Amino acid sequence: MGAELRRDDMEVAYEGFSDSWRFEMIARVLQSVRMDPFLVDLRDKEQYDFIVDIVDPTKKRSLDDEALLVAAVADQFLRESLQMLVNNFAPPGPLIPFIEQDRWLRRKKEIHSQLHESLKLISETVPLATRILKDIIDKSMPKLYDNKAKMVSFVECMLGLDTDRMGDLIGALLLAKIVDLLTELDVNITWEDILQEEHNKGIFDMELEDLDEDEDILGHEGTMALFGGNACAEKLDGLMVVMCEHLKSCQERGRLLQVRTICPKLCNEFFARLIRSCLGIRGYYYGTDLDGCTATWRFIAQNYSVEAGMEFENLKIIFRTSVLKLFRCCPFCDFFHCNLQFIMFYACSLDPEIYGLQFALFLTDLFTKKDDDVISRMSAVSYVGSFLSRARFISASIVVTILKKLVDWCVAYCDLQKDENTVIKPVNHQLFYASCQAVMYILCFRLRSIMDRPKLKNDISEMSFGYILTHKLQPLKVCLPAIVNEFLRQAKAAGLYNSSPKWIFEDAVESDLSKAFGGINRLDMFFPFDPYMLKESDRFVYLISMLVLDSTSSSIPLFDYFLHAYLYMRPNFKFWSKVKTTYSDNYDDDDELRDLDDDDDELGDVDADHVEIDINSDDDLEYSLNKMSITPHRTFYHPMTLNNATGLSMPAKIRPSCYTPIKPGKYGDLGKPMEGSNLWPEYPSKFEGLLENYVNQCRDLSRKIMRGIALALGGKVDAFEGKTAGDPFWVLRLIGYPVDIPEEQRTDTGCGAHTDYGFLTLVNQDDDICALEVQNQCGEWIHAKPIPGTFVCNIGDMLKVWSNGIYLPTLHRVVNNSPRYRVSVAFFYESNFDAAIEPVDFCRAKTGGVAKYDKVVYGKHLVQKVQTNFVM
Ligand SMILES: O=C(O)CCC(=O)C(=O)O
Ligand SMILES: [Fe+2]
Repeated sequence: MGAELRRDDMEVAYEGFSDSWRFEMIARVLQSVRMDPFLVDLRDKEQYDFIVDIVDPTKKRSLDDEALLVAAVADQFLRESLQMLVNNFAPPGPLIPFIEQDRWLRRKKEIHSQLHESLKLISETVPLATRILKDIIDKSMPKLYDNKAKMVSFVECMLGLDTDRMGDLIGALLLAKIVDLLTELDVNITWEDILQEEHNKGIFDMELEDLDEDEDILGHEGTMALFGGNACAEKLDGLMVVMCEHLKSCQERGRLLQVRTICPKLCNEFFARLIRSCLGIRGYYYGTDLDGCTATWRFIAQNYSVEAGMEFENLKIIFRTSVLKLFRCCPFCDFFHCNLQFIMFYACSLDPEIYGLQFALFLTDLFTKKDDDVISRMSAVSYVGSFLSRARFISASIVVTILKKLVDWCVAYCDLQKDENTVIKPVNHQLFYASCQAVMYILCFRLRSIMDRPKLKNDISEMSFGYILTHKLQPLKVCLPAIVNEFLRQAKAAGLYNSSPKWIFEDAVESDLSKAFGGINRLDMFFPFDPYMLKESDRFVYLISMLVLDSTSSSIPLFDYFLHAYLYMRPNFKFWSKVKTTYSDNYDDDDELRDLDDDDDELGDVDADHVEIDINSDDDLEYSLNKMSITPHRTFYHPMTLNNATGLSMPAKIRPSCYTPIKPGKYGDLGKPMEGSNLWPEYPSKFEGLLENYVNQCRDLSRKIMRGIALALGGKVDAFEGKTAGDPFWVLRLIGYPVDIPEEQRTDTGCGAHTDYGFLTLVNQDDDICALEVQNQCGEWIHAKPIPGTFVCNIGDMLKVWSNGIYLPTLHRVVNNSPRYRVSVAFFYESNFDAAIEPVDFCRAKTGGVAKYDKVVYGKHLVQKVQTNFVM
C-alpha cells in the first residue's frame, strides 16, 4: 500500500549517471561493507562473498562483462545487497544482551551511520534502489515477538534514513510503517489489569494516594511496575523514545514542516496511520477496509497541490474517515486506553502555535459541524477536551478561542430545546453532554491561567455558562460528578459561576442519568490524553510539561496543576483540600476538614477549643501562643533579623517552632544543638494532638510529592527514601506578622528574602491577607495570593543540590502591608538530619554531567543557617 514513486521522478534521477559509474558506486558500497565484518550477519555471509566476488573492482573485465554485471547487479544483486544492509539495522542476536553498554551503543551508532551512508550512496546511484529498499524494509520489519533492543535499533536505523532526498521519497512511508508497529504493540498491552484496579476510582483521585496503600502497585520500579513486566509496554516505551527523538530532530532541522510541505502524499499516509492508531482502532486496524481507505488517501494525494499548511486539511479528512470507520467497526466496548496519541501530542508541542492550534481547531470543527455522525462528533469533542486540558503548551488564549466555540454551540443547542413540556431523555442529547463535559474538564485544568489574563478573563466572563448549566437538560446531573464538582469549586473561587453543588447529587437518579447514554459510561471513560503510563518515554511528556512552568509568569501555578504537570497524573484534589489550616475561622463550613476528623473523636471536639480562640483578636492569639513553648532550644525563640541581602528583618513576632524530636546522642555532635523534644502548652488543651495530626498529614503529603518529583526526574519512586529522607527531619513554624507598628515601617517588617533549607515547604497562610511574595526569573516580586484550600509549596536548598539545579529554590519574602495580623503555618520537609546530599547521577546526566554543587550535610546546613538567621 502507499504511495508509489512517480515515473518522472525516476527519470529525472536516472539522468546524468553512466552505468559504469553506478557500478563503481555499488562496488564501493559493498567494499565498505566488507571492510567491516560486523555489518555482515552470518546468514548473509555466503551471499555477501558471492556478491563481492562478482563486483570486485580489481578484477579485469571486458566492457561486455561489465555491462552484464551492471545489469546483473541491478536486477539480481541490488535486492540482495540492500537486504544484507537492512539485516544489519539491528545487531546480531549474540550482541543483544550487551547492546546497552556504552561501547556497543557507540558501535551501534557508527554502524548505523555507515549503513545510512551506504544506502544513500546506493539510492543516489540507482534510483530504483529506494523503492526496493522500501519493500525490503517492509518485509524485514521487527515482529511483535522480537526483543526490545532489536526493535529499537531497527527503528532508529529506519528513522535515520529520513533525511535528504531519500527521506523525501520514502521517509514518511517508513514513519507510517513504524506507526503500524507501535499500534500493534499498543493494542497488545494488557491494560485491563491496570484499568480494573482503578476502575472504580474517581477521575481526580488516583495514583498518589495509592503509593502508600499498596506499594506493590508501583513497586520499586515506579510506574513500569504497573505493567507487571508487560513486554509490549516496554517495547512500545522504547520505540516512543526513538520516535519522539526523531520528531524533535526533524523539527530542529526544519524537516517536520518540510516533509509535510514537499510530500503531502506521504504525510497523508503517516498522519492517517497515526490518527487511526491514536484512536486505537482494533477492529479497523485488523479489518478488511484498509484498501478502501488507501484509495481515499490516494485520491486526496492526487487532488491536492503542494501548498504550505494544507496538511492539516488532509488530516481533517483522514481523521473524519477514520473516525467514521472506527465506530462502524468498533463498538464502544472495544475502546481501550492507548499511548500512541502522545506522538501527536508531542508533535503539536514542537510548534504549538501551528500544529497545536490546528489540531484543536480541526477537532472542534469535527465536533461542531454536522457532517459526521454523533459518535464521531462525541469522540472529537472528548479529544479536544482532553487535549486542551493536558497540552499545557497550548496558550490560554487558544484555549479560550476553542472554549468559545464549544460554549456557543451549547448555547445554540439549548436554544433549540424550546418545548417546555418535553420530557428530557439524556440518551438523545449525548452530544450536548459530551460537549459540556469537555468544557468543564478544560476549565478544571486551565481556568486559573485564563483568569490571570484580564482580557481572557473578560472573554470568559461573557460566556453563558449559567444559561447552559441551569438549562433543563441539566448537564450538571449527567456529566461525570468528579468533573462537575471540581469545576464548580473552581468556578466559584474564580467568581465565574456560582452554584452550590449540594443539590446536584442528592438524588440517586444522577447515576442512572449519566449511565443512560453512550452505552457503557462513555463520558466516564474517554480521556485520551490522560496520564501517560510509559516510563522511559515519559521524559518527553515531562519536558512538555516543563513549559507550563513559565518562570517569568506573573502568577504562581496552582499546586495541584503544578504537581500534575510534573507527574502527568491526575490531580489529587481530594487530598489537598483535606489538609486545611487549623486556625481557619470558617471551620464549620468546611466539610472536607470535618471528613478528616470524622472518625477521630478526640480530635472531633478540638473544634470546641479551637473556636474559643478569636483569631482576629491579637490579644487572644497572643495569649494562647505565648503560653506554648514548643521549641527544643531556647535560642530558636528569638526574632530573626536578616537578611543580609535585603536588610529586611525576619518576622517581628516569629512564633515558636516545633521540630522533629531528637534523642540525646542520636546524631552525636552534629545533632547536639537540636536535641530535645517539643514542649506543649496546656491551653488550648488539644493543641498537641491537633498539631501532631497536622504534622503527620503534611509529612505524608510531602513524602508523596517527593516521590512524584523522583519519578518526574527519571529516578525511582523511592529515590528519597532510605538514607536520603527515609527518616525526614521536619519543622513546623507558626508565624505571626503583627500590625501594631507604625504604618511607614510596615514594609520593613516581615520576612526577608530567603530560600528555605530543605526539600519542600508547605506554607499555609491566612486566606484573606496577601503578604507572601516570590521572585520570578525576571527578578520581579509576585504575590503568592492565598487560595483557600491550598498550600504554597517552596522548593528548598537540598532539592537544588540533589537535582543538580533542575529544581531551583524559590526566593521569597513576606511583607505584611495589610492592616490585619497575619498568621502563617509553614511546614518544612527536609532530608534525614545526617544525610549527605549531593547531586544524583541521573540528574547530573541531564545537566551536562558535572556536579554543580558540593556535597552538603543537611544537619550542618540547618544549624548554620538557623544560627545566622536568628538573633541569639
Ligand atoms: O509566612 C510565610 O508566608 C512564609 C514564611 C517563610 O517563608 C519561612 O518561614 O521560611
Ligand atoms: Fe521561607
